[in-house]
Amino acid sequence: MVDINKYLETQLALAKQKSEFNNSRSIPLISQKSKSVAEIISKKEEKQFKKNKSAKSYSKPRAIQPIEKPDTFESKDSDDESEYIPSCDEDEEINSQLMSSSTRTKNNLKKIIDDGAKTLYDKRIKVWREKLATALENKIIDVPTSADIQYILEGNKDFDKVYELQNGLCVPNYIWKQLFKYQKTGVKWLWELHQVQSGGLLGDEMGLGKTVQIIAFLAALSITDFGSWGGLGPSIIVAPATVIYQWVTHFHFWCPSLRVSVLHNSGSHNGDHNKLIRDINESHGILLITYAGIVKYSNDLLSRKWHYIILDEGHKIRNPETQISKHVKKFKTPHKLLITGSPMQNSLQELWSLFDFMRPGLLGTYNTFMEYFANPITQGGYANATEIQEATALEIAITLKSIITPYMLRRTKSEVQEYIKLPEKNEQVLFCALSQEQRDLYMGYLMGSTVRSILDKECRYGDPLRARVLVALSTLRKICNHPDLYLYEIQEDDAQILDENFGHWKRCGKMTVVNSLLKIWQKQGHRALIFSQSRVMLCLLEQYLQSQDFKYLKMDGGVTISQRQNMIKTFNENTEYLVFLSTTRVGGLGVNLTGADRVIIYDPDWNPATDNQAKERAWRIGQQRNVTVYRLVSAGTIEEKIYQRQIFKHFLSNKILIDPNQKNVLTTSTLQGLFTLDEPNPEGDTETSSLFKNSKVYANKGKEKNSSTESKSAISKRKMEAMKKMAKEISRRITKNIEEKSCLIQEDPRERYKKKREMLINPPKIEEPEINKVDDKVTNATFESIMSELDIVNMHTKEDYEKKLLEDVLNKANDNNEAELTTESSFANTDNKNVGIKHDEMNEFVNHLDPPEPSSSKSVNDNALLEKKDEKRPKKRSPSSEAEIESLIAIKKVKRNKSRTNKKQKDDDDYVLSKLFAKASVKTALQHDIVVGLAEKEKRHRMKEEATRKAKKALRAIKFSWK
Ligand SMILES: Nc1ncnc2c1ncn2[C@@H]1O[C@H](COP(=O)(O)OP(=O)(O)OP(=O)(O)O)[C@@H](O)[C@H]1O
Repeated sequence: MVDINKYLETQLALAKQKSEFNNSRSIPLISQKSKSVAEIISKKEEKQFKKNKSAKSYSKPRAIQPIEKPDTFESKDSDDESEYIPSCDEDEEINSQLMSSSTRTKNNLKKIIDDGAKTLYDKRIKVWREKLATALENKIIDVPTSADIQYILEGNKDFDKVYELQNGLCVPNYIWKQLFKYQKTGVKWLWELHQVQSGGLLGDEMGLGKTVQIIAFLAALSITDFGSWGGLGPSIIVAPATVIYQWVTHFHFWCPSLRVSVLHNSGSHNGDHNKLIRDINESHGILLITYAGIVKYSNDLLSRKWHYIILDEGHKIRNPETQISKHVKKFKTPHKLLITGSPMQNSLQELWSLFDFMRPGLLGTYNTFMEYFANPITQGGYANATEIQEATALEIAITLKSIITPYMLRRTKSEVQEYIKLPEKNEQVLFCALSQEQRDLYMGYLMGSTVRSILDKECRYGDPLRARVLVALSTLRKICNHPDLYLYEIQEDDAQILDENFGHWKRCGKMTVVNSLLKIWQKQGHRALIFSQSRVMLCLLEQYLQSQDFKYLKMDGGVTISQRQNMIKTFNENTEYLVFLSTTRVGGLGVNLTGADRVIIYDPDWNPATDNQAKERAWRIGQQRNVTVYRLVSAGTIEEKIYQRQIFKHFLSNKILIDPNQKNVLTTSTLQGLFTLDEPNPEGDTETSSLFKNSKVYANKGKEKNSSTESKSAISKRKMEAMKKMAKEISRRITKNIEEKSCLIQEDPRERYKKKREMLINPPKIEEPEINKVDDKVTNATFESIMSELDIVNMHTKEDYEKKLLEDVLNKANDNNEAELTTESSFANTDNKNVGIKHDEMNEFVNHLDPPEPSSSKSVNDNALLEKKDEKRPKKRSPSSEAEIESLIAIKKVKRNKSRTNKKQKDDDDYVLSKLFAKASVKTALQHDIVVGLAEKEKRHRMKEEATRKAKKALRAIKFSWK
């Protein structure tokens, strides 16, 4: 048996020699440094695999430690260990219990007080009654603390009257009149469910006031004499830690008479938790508890009868296997409500789990549902499904929708826009170029032992493959976020992280974009939320914000639960803060951050709902300004694949929740496909933008003149002109230079890379035919077959998922399946050099043009190259009023904003985009909502294009045959 690894090494060396001989610049080779790093890391990973196999325990490679200015970073007890396997907020919550006063922003924050301590409750009620009396006497009250007082102060006399619904539910007038029409419908629907003793799912889009509707309903029930509880009985609301105090505030505002207590050590209750449970149960109060708490106190809670159990952000039980799901499903009351803006996030099994809580049995058993509903719908959802699969999927989706519709109420923001009148939202996906260093490291890792061990047939059997895939994907994501998140793994001591270059923004494509965005937004007067999956990445971003003297607040698992709400309030009210930094999981759920009108989602999550929830923090009721959201994706990398999976999941969810006729444009992704680095094609399209070709946007030159930032636009234009000129000159010289040496440079870099990869995976037969045995079943295996959706869901719901997975699979693994990996251990210190003449010259030139504004030389260099390409390429469309931005490979967006009121936003966004394309390393931008919403339109359009092309060809053929 020939050693495939050795063989591939030889092939790589041969390819290298060959290419060096032809032209050293024609194929971008991986630097020695990158190869060495990849091998060291692969070796470490391999060691872990082996160690786990023998020791049956897994400890991840050393995670990054707090860097520089230690007071600003979180304690080591935090979730750094689970870096790219995001933890749920229960873990964050537990962490936060361990935290001391480490966060710079949490000092001087006032605690929100719940009604856990009876004395506090009595005191609050006394104050409320006094204020109410004052208001009724037409006296002025500085701050109305509740909705009824506010109502009276607005001149309404009927505050104590009620609005009676059919069959007797009495809703206080002061609440009813404040509800939007669709919220009134929501209250009626909840009442109907109540009467038929059924659970239900309130699935309105985020920020539409689900909390308010639930409180309005409970408030009404509390004053209505109905049923065995004589109105509202004791109730439990389970909510993520971050929003638990938001519930308290909302209850105190809308229904001050109810006693609302938090069962958590951050609550006002002291002493035995059993006493609090008993008090609340007997007084028919509301017990607020976190998801971790429901597991912890489940026995005590289950020993009593409860009227309602309500799960806020109820998608937390989407995985039927988690402890949380199992515990909440033990509650016996029929009155179970589930609130979530994202009822279906990854797969149909999640929907089953939600219904299993609030309407057990409605969707049958898990296995039956999966076999007869979930699988056919999913299979028929891929673009490469057969016609019969598609038709079956449609019929079953229609059936499923009709089954769940009575128990689920979901309204989208666009459906209720006439009531809530939300400002505009512009949401784009920016495909950012990797920095040269990132690209080099990425390629190095792809060629390294871990990835090879995944793609080689040696490892095709058994579960270790899944574990390897998981580890490799995490590593690639780190490189996309910042090279140092990856390079740190090879450091033997911490001295190097004190290096001032550590985590520097210029070394990362996406951070370069963040830098540009924040500088422009600060000038334009916008404020931003920045979300990242990773706490360590937040530390790098924090370090960057400090270096730029930007004022910010940071909220992650290290901020205690009781202080989160105050921190949010501080940001919303104090415009001095430019940025609110948060992990997607802590700041992304349930909170109102309407103080910001710009959102950056730094890294995409496997679960589209996580990113959606994050962006909805700013675009919700209460937002006065137009909102722009940028999702950053490293072009051609694993992040682009993750984004594509997001699109597919959106499609699946839309098919069940909105329109069963939805069609998809994406096919299944192969494992091999995940481990590639796709350079943009000569037209500048990345894989995703090629799929959604028909949404191209052009920067509007005319607009720049009208912009409020006219002078800056002028500078930008002048600079772009100058850069263009310079790029032209450099381009001419490079072309001449290259033409003299080789004609290979004309080749599409993506093709070049693919060829090289192909050579690694399928070595040419001529040279050693018997080795060409790489099994297509392995390399073409679908991602789904290796990593089930449940795996991915687990990744999000269990902190120690990776550890467990590794333990599981390695315990089961067959010795024979272990591939012996031969790796190099030498670490050569050859730095990756920029590409000679053009980089240096361009750099100098740009610095000369705009000395005060620091910019990434690498990104500018990249842009210079792009401009060069652009020049060579004939412009396809250039309507007089519009021109393609020079340094941009391609822009996608079709949304045209006609409204005058939105002109400023458009101008601001246009300006931002033109700056990004000119200065930073953005390759392509897609209009996100169009991509996820109109996939079918794209498909039809392409089918039409193809059909037209064929028709023309047919026409030409008959003409030709006649001659
Ligand atoms: N009828 C209303 N009158 C005044 N304010 C309202 C009304 N309905 C909702 N709001 C406000 O809108 C904001 C969003 O409401 P809420 O938090 O209840 O939304 P949600 O649907 O629960 O959001 P999420 O899904 O993100 O948790 C809150 O600040 C709330 O006070």
